Amino acid sequence: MNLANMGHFASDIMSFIDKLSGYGADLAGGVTRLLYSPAWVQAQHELQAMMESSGLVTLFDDAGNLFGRLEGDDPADGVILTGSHIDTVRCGGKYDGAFGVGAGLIALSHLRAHHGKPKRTLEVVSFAEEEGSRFPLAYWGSGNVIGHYDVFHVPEVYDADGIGLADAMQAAGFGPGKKRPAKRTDIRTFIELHIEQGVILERERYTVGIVDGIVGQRRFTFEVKGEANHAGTTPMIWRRDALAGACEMIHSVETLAVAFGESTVATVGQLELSPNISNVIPGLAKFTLDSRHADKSKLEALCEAIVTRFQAIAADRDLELSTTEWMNAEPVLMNPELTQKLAQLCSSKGLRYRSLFSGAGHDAQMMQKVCKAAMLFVPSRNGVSHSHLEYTEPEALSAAIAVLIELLYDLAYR
Ligand SMILES: NC(=O)NC(NC(N)=O)C(=O)[O-]
Ligand SMILES: [Zn+2]
Ligand SMILES: [Zn+2]
Repeated sequence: MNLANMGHFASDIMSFIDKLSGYGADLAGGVTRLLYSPAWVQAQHELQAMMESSGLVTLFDDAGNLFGRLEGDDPADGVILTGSHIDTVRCGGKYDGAFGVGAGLIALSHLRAHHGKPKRTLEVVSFAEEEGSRFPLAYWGSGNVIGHYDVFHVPEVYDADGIGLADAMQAAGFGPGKKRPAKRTDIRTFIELHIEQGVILERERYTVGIVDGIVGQRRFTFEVKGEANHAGTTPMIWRRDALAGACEMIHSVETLAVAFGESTVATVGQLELSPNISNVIPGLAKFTLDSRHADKSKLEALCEAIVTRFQAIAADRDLELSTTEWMNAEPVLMNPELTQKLAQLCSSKGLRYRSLFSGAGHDAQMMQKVCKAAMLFVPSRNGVSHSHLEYTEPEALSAAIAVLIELLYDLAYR
């Protein structure tokens, strides 16, 4: 394989992405495919059909992860896995997650067609959930595969409509004993292709990026309780305004994150008010915090500083503050042997590549706990992701797939 056929997979991947984006499509051109929603269920079944028509043996597990398998001569050797997730954020883009799943499918079907049965088993996975956007929990798909989560002990979490995770899972046709047990001990390698979701590769004109590591991430929900009361008759000094307190807290998040230095990010992305009426002082404000850093101790210090500040603000305004931390993912490094291999493949193909750290969370960070894991990024136009404006040039998608194919060939056929 050389530069001449690098564009080879462009039309395959574009038609895959177009097809999948039909499930959960919105009018703006984006996609909403929340875990276990009807659009998600349909998309997983469509994928199953695509995998089967590519000659792969398909399997769902109890959590709803979908695998397409190309068995090797010696199945006892373990599995080389590639893929990503198909859930999206609300009003997300067509490429986040979908690209990695499509790339894996195209790679396996190419390898099968051109090289036949591998020595070692190859699988492509469409993980059930990565985003943490329906329920306050993330990596439910890969988390079940590595045994971090378990469908027999589903966390008691609820979506915005009050539906529990266990009920949503059952309604979608999954759950304990419904399919194959989710936990795997036979996966040796995981390779994930993904859009960068940032501006580095595009600004510096690289075709692909090799991921060195992934930032740590902690997410919280805070509830600020004051007193709902009449907006016209309650003097300013006697109010316990939950929103006014929350605003001060949210502003302090920005100030503290900036003070912690350039690679620190912290975001309040969700806010709910009660009673949320124009002439009533808010009695309750509930908001989330997403904080990230590549250095675990810096991330801890940041979160501690934020919570301490919140407590002081609450005390000052006579508000009650409750804190729930629902995600704590440590920063991780990708497997150096695989990143080196990827670098060699990229240079032998004459691709412009660089290594970089991921500011976004990925299934690869879960998988690296149980196997060798690596990631390859492609540029995101204007650095935009989690938006209907997400876009990557088909040539870059195709080049990354060509690299994936060579890596998988190396790992499974030699
Ligand atoms: N690649 C992602 O968009 N991941 C997102 N989701 C998780 N779970 O990290 C995120 O917020 O970074
Ligand atoms: Zn993603
Ligand atoms: Zn995402």
